[in-house]
Amino acid sequence: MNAIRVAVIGAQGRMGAQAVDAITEAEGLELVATLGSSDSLESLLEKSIDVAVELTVPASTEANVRFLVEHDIDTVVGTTGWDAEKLSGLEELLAKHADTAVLIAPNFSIGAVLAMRFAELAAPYFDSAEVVEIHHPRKLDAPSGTANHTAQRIAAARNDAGLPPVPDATEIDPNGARGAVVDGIHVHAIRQQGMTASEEIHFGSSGEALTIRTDSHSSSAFMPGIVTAVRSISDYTGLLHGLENMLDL
Ligand SMILES: NC(=O)C1=CN([C@@H]2O[C@H](COP(=O)(O)OP(=O)(O)OC[C@H]3O[C@@H](n4cnc5c(N)ncnc54)[C@H](OP(=O)(O)O)[C@@H]3O)[C@@H](O)[C@H]2O)C=CC1
Ligand SMILES: O=C(O)C1=N[C@H](C(=O)O)C[C@H](O)C1
Repeated sequence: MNAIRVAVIGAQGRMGAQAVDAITEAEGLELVATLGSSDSLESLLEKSIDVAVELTVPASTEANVRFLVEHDIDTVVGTTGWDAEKLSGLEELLAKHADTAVLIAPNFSIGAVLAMRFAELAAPYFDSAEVVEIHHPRKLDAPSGTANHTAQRIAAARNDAGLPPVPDATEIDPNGARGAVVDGIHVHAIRQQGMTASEEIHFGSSGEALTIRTDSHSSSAFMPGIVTAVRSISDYTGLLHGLENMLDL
């Protein structure tokens, strides 16, 4: 069987550089292009790319991914910054490229993917739910893509179960101490030197609490998820939001 021909976009970044190594070492994958911010995406078109891995910055990712879809290249995206409007625009574009697939993965770590699933399962059983994310201080966006995705999934599970809004008597909060609110779920972002990525999901009801925590101590946590996604994306078409869609979770 022919190797899957892979391009990494954002190849000099923290994630991109590790992805280059992981793809180079992975059986059945062939790294054929590495692009940085000063390279043109057009250079990919002569290289018969099967899968692009997009690991850049929130300001660039949408244009990059749209270019790749327009040229029918399956794409695995780790970059954050994909709000509902960008996702729905991408879905519309993918509808015109029926054989092409894009995975937008807020988090490639299996621990984080499982934590989000556990949170979704727990959500209907608790009155209160809040998300706390902790990242390195170089991170450009807050709340993290993972925290947004977690909050959205908790909110959807609560909504499906017919739960009321989370209880909260706060009337005075001039400095935003209650955090961001994503689909009715409060999300708190900490930036801490020495950290890579962690998330805690706090649930509470009368007399009890459940806390789910996931920690990624280094970017190596994200590499098996990237390799899995690159290997399997050709089995899909359209937009997949979350690695869980490839893991039967
Ligand atoms: N899904 C997941 O599991 C994970 C996702 N992330 C996300 O991945 C993204 C990247 O993170 P990280 O590697 O830490 O960030 P870095 O800042 O280390 O790397 C980003 C890289 O993208 C490059 N870049 C910027 N614009 C373009 C462009 N238009 N074309 C090509 N390359 C470009 C930058 O180049 P230059 O320096 O020259 O500008 C830089 O090398 C972030 O959104 C982060 O949140 C991070 C970890 C895990
Ligand atoms: O910027 C990071 O580092 C990370 N970004 C992703 C996010 O925003 O959720 C994934 C992981 O948390 C690391």
